[in-house]
Amino acid sequence: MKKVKLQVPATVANLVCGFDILGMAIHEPYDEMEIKLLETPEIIIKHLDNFGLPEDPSKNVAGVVLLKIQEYLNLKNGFEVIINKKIKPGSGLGSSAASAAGAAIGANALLGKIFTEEELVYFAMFGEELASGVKHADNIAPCIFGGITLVKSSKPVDIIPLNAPDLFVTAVHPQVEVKTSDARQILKKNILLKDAIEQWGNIAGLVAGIQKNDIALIGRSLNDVIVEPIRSILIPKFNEIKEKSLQLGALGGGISGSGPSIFMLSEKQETSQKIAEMMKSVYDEIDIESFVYVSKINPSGIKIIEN
Ligand SMILES: Nc1ncnc2c1ncn2[C@@H]1O[C@H](COP(=O)(O)OP(=O)(O)O)[C@@H](O)[C@H]1O
Ligand SMILES: N[C@@H](CCOP(=O)(O)O)C(=O)O
Repeated sequence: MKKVKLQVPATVANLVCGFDILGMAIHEPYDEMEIKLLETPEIIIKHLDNFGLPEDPSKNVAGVVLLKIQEYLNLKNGFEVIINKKIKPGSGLGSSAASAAGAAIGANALLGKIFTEEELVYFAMFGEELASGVKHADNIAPCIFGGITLVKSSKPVDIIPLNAPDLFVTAVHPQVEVKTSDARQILKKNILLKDAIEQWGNIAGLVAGIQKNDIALIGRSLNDVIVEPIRSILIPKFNEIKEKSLQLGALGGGISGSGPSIFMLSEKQETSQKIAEMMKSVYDEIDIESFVYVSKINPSGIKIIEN
């Protein structure tokens, strides 16, 4: 029986100012997935983790992606997927995207690499639609392409892989619930032109900074005048953590995806480590359990570890 094993990384979507269009893969945490090609057409999903995620393929993001691929190819084969999830669902660290992108990459490897990376993004977006109600590709694209990606368009899928600067990423996941679907619904449907102009400047500055490896430009472009002011209200201690991180030497950062995780970029591991300790102690003080990750930008995305 043909099977593949994958390590599927967490991703930080939006990168502060690039709502729905920018995202980056990080090394830690990552999910483990094993996908087998079956002779019979059923899709079987099994979770080794204890997050209580649905194993009905039409309710699990990995299952939905495989059903779409099966339907598109009129495939007589099915798939068995075993997921050991380490990226906590609802964290803002791309948990749903990891399972969706992993399913797409795994199926493609088992079927003889018949799809392009952009086609895999297209299929994986059906998983994001199940998780959040919207086919956003900003987590899936970096998971599949690696590093930092720009979603030039999601219909048709047009992904621009950017450089992956050698930076440290600190992320904290406080144990408060923020569902991506809810965090999208609270956003304003219309924005002021003056805010759009400021945001365009930040996005363009960030992309230029990433491509030129201009660390100072990256730092001063990590500002969001549209989404962060609204969503940050859902995250306890957001402003305090951001201020203290900058004082400790972070280049900048903000909400990871739709939250509640917060991420910060730093040039030095020592800075990243100090920020991690500060983040933990801020949440300890108010008795909110938190998980902290010190990681780096992951230039390669999903890793196939056994074929
Ligand atoms: N394989 C899966 N992995 C993660 N979440 C899944 C999976 N299948 C279905 N879901 C659903 O997706 C939602 C989590 O997605 P989301 O809120 O976007 O969190 P995250 O920010 O971690 O991606 C939950 O409602 C969860 O039940
Ligand atoms: N652009 C999306 C990203 C959601 O990321 P997630 O990790 O929270 O699923 C949004 O901001 O809604």
